[in-house]
Amino acid sequence: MTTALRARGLRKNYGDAAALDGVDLDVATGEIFALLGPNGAGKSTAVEILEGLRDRDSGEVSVLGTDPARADHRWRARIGVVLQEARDFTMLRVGEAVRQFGSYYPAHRDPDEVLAAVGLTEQTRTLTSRLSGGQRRRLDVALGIVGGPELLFLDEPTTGFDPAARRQFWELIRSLRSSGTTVLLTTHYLDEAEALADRVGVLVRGRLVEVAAPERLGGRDRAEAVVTWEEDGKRCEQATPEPTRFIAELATLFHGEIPGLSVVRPSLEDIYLDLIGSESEHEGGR
Ligand SMILES: Nc1ncnc2c1ncn2[C@@H]1O[C@H](COP(=O)(O)OP(=O)(O)OP(=O)(O)O)[C@@H](O)[C@H]1O
Repeated sequence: MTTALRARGLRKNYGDAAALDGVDLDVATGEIFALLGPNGAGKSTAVEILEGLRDRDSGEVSVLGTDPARADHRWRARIGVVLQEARDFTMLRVGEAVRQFGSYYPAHRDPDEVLAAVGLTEQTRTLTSRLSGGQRRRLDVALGIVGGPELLFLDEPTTGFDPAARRQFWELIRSLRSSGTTVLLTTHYLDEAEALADRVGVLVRGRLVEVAAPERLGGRDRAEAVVTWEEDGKRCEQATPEPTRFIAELATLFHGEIPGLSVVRPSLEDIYLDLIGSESEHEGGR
């Protein structure tokens, strides 16, 4: 396994306040890593330092084998960036913006293929200033990938996307992974993290409090399941660490099909909210 990105002891202060308070992070080549955390946790600060767009106060950082604070244009051509704030291309048409942006990169992708991948083919001749919010965000994604990056940074990429556009975007990111692209993503959508990420990291007040696969975060894979069913016209509920065994016993009582059966485990959102809630209590108690 090779490492695309490595940070050790990453710190950043704004005045007296620590936005990043000693972050260690590893992202493997070809991995999709999602950085989660509440507003103000430090996600954009971390991502912008890794992109070489912001200075750090201390810590070691290596991105594609180079310190982003000392990187040159050759390194920059190997990464793709979708910032939280949209770039300003008001005078250009959509197709022109993608073509122009692609021309800065030696290994750029076919602009028409990129427009199709983000679902903007019909808007090729539209002025960028006339796009809707969600279409504007799709253009940002197109500009981030047109250079054919080895490593793609996506800061809240699907804000404003309608549900169909979000699914289409997920397919696009999966196809990038299949072609070996590494992706570091920040998102507030837990379903997005679950659908895309190989691993997620939870940042709270500038500290990475847990890193795990989405299905294992916060002991989720060991959490009790809640089994519900109907009996004598009433809803019954049982929390159990062994739902298979419990349902097998229930099935013998019912001699077959169990009415209204469902088995629910905590969602990634449940686990995430528990994690950041307990971290805040911990901080409050200091
Ligand atoms: N340029 C700046 N000057 C001063 N403080 C800043 C600056 N940029 C960010 N901060 C502060 O640093 C902290 C981390 O901000 P950051 O934008 O990295 O958080 P975030 O996790 O990306 O939040 P969000 O989910 O809201 O985008 C916040 O308290 C923010 O107010």
